[in-house]
Amino acid sequence: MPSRLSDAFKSHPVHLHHKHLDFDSVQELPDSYAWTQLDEYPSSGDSFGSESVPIIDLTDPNALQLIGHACKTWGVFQVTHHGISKKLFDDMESLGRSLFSLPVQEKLKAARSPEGVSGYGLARISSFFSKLMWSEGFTIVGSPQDHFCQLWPQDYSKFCDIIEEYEKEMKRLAGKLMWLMLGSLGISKSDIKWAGPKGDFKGASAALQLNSYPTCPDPDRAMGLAAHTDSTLLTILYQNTTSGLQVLREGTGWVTVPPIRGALVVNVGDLLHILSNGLFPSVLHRAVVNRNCHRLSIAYLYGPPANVQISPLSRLVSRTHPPLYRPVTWNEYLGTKAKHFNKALSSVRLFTLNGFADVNDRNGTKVG
Ligand SMILES: C=C1C[C@]23C[C@@]1(O)CC[C@H]2[C@@]12CCC[C@@](C)(C(=O)O1)[C@H]2[C@@H]3C(=O)O
Ligand SMILES: O=C(O)CCC(=O)C(=O)O
Ligand SMILES: [Fe+2]
Repeated sequence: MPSRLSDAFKSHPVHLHHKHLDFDSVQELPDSYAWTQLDEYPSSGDSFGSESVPIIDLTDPNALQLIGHACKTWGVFQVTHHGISKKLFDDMESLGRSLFSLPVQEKLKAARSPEGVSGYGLARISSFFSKLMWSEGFTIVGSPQDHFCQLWPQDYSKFCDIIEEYEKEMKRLAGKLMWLMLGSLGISKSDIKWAGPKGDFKGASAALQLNSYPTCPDPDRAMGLAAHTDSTLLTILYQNTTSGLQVLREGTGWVTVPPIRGALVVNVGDLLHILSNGLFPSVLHRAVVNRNCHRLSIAYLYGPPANVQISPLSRLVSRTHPPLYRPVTWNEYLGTKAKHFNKALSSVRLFTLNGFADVNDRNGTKVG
């Protein structure tokens, strides 16, 4: 049994045909990037109307109730007044810019290996699609030092410090959000042993994912990051001022999550969906691209200690609400996701309702 998150893909290597494009040199969308099935659901565009993702001020005395409602109805919300400085986001943005603007050959010195988690490469889910995504990514689990030494032999230590600081702040915020989300369901510190004696989730695991979406000559036919749910408890996403993130809202279609200065997007992941015994949906989301503005996003993918069994919380299980999922560790689940992608959640489900096991089953795996 792999015991660290960095070992999660050892038994499920992902062989991505290493087709790395120099995006800046392309005038026309290559056929290998032209998606044919993009309009299955309508897009509601930039919405600040009734169908918009909730925005919650973390200092609001009603934050717990507001977060609980957002998690039940949307599975995603934006959070303001979270206490993280603008300077840290600026530092992360310049790190991201500095990384993705390196020549392809330089970036490939820090390429992710098929069995590995960390490094530069195409989105891990690319192997499920016949078309390529208009994006590149860099994943960090544990120390980025070895990869950063390859990329910036002179400047690596200042970039390592920025990552360390960002991860520290994200971990603190993720712990706080966890208790607000779970608190809204009546769950308290004594209900989750793996949160540790102080309830600070000290042993939690996490990955940091930097996503870059270059400007695209034909954005209506391209896909930045295909529709997926995250395999996490929760994900905290920073996006620069360029929009692109969309969430699927039942009955409405794709809803854009507009970038709001200083706000972070928080979404429920598959493991929190399991823990909440289905009360919180893990939201299906994707990133679209545009013609004029480069987009950068930074996802903090937060989960339990890699080998802790996650199952519906006993307080949320009763005769009328039987456990919907079997126990699964994060490492095991990541392996399942690497194998089954959007069918991973239903593969750990104990029984089905209404003929559908999970929201993803309606979406299936697309070929592009
Ligand atoms: C811990 C992880 C979750 C993730 C796979 C990873 O090992 C690190 C990258 C994460 C990410 C980010 C983009 C979308 C996603 C589906 C992918 O391909 O890589 C997620 C993975 C996930 O949540 O399953
Ligand atoms: O770039 C975005 O807005 C989405 C990124 C994302 O979904 C992820 O990294 O898991
Ligand atoms: Fe995601």
